[in-house]
Parts: sequence; C-alpha cells; structure tokens
Amino acid sequence: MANSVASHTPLRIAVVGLGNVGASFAFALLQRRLAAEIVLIDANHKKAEGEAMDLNHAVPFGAATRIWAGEYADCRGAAVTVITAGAAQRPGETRLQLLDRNLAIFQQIVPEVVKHNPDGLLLIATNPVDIISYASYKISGLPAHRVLGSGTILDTARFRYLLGQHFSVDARSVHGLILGEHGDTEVPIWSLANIAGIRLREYCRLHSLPYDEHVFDTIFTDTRDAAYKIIERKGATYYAVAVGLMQIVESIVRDQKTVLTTSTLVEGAYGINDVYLSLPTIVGAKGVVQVLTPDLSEEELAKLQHSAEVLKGMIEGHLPR
Ligand SMILES: NC(=O)C1=CN([C@@H]2O[C@H](COP(=O)(O)OP(=O)(O)OC[C@H]3O[C@@H](n4cnc5c(N)ncnc54)[C@H](O)[C@@H]3O)[C@@H](O)[C@H]2O)C=CC1
Ligand SMILES: CC(=O)C(=O)O
Repeated sequence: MANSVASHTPLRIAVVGLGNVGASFAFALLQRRLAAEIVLIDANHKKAEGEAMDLNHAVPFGAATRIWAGEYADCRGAAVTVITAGAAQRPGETRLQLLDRNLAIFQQIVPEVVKHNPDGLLLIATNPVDIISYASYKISGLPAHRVLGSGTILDTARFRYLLGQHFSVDARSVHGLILGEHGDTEVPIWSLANIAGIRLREYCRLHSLPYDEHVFDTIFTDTRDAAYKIIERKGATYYAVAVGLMQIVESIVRDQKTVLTTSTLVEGAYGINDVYLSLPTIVGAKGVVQVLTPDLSEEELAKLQHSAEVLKGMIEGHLPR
C-alpha cells in the first residue's frame, strides 16, 4: 500500500492591532501553543514586523509556530481573527468616549477581514467592546454566533480575584459573574456568587465571617473601576485581557464549550433584544453555542436591563441605521 500523507491545514489565528493588547495576546497564544500560524496585521506595519521578529525569537524555546507580519489577505483561512486595533482610553476617559473613533476604524477593518475570510470567526476586544462587537456583526454580515466580543471576561476575572483575596480562597475556586456592559453599567451577580456551591452569605455564616455589604460594595466598585486605576498608573491594561482572549480562542479551537462571559447578540433573554452584552455563554468551535440565562434577583435584572438600555442608546445615537 502506498504511503499517504494526510492533507492538513495549519491552524491559523489572525491578530489585527499589535498594540499593548494585540501583542500581549499574540505572546499568550504562542506560549499556549494553540496555533500553528499567527499572522499579525497593523496599520503600522513596522510595529507588526517588530512584534513578529520578537515573537519568532521565542520559537526555539518551545513553540513551533509560524509568525509573520501580514496583510488582510493573510486572514484567509484563519479560524479566528482577533481584533484589538484602535484607540484606547486615556486617563479619566470612559470606554464609551472611544466609540466614534473606533467605529470609523472598524468600518475599514471588518470588510477587509471578511472579504478574505468569510468563514472564520471574529473576536473583538476594542472598546467600547459591546458596541464595537455589535457594529462588527452588522458590518460583517456574518451570523451572530461567529462574532464575539471579549465582554466582561476581564471584569468577571477581576471580581473572582478580589473575592478570592477577601475569602483567602484560590480565585479559580470562586464562582461569580459580571454581566451586561463591559464598562460603567456592568452588573455584579451577587445572588449566584459562590464558593463550592455555597452562596456568599451562607459561606460567611458557616465560617463565622461578617457579611458586610460595604465590603462587598467596595469589591464591586474595585472590579468596575479597575481599568481606570490601572490606566492612571501605567497607561493601559493588557496582560489579563490577553490571557482572557487566549481562553476564548482556546475554547473555540479546541471546541471546549467553556462558559465565558463573552459579549454576544442578545435576542429576547431577560426581555433584552438587539444589543451585544455579556451573559454566561457556552463557547465552542462554532463560536457562540448557547447563551445561558440563570435566574437573577429583581435588582440584578433591573440593572442588567438598564445596562442594555445604555448600550442601545449609544447604538441608536452613533451607528448608521
Ligand atoms: N475588552 C477589554 O477588556 C479591553 C479592551 N481594550 C481595548 O483594546 C484596544 C487596544 O488597546 P491597546 O492595545 O492598549 O492600544 P494601542 O494604542 O497600544 O494599540 C492599538 C493598535 O491599533 C493599531 N491600529 C489603529 N488603527 C488601525 C487600523 N485602522 N488598522 C489596523 N491597526 C490599527 C495601532 O497602530 C496600534 O498598534 C482599545 O480600544 C482598548 O480600550 C484594552 C484592554 C482591555
Ligand atoms: C481597558 C479595559 O477595558 C479594561 O481594562 O477593562
């Protein structure tokens, strides 16, 4: 019998925008050895070239990955195109204030990506991420399950970290959700936060700890305002979001079906329609596999609906109809 070599398409991930977030993401992706090929695209091609050179010099230390600075045509065949291009917040600036600048950039980028890669997924990190993800869905014409935003994955991680610190429990064993906008109207879901399935109020009772509303309020405001505090100190945030993006990509390329608080199109859940925001979402090879809708308290539901209204107001005021 003649030997045959199975045809094999190398797994390609494209990154558009090689600033703080894009470069950190590419580095995390390389270390995780998730992709055979990583193509780096930036309006500043020299920046992409520099990042490709630097990352390639890490290849002999472990990960056999082909990395290069490319053009949009190189998005062809990419399983996921991760877009982190655009303006970032300056100290004191809100995410929503970036909208018009980043919308103009996405009106150029998304058609280019989709022209060369109509079958891949888009993963957006650029802020305001919920509205830019919604705009990308509209501009691309792709089905919504193939356009995801990083949403509140970072806020959920910050929340779990701070709760872990408070309770002296590994953050990975603390379960909590931040839903809604990745931004000022995001909602902490206290009613479901738990350690080993034990709700926090009960956990405090069992361990003779005070359930101090003031302390928990501070944990939430520190979660919500973390980006402002980091940007004030070091100018930008990038490591944690990069690892979060890597986790989303991992769940896609390995079809892991991890539940992540990605930003996705909401169509009817909690009475919310036609807006991208974060709900717990099963993410797999096709992108969004299912959006989960756990029972929320009345207060949480009202805050989530308010968050949706704020995002819809921004969409109506800024996106072409
Ligand atoms: N979703 C999240 O949780 C987070 C989102 N972000 C957002 O990510 C975005 C990027 O942040 P940084 O990397 O810190 O910014 P950065 O300024 O370091 O990098 C932006 C990159 O985009 C490139 N770019 C600009 N216009 C472009 C175009 N038309 N085509 C291709 N590339 C273009 C620039 O050349 C630059 O390399 C910002 O909107 C920021 O707010 C940042 C952290 C967390
Ligand atoms: C910049 C941003 O969106 C964050 O760190 O949450």
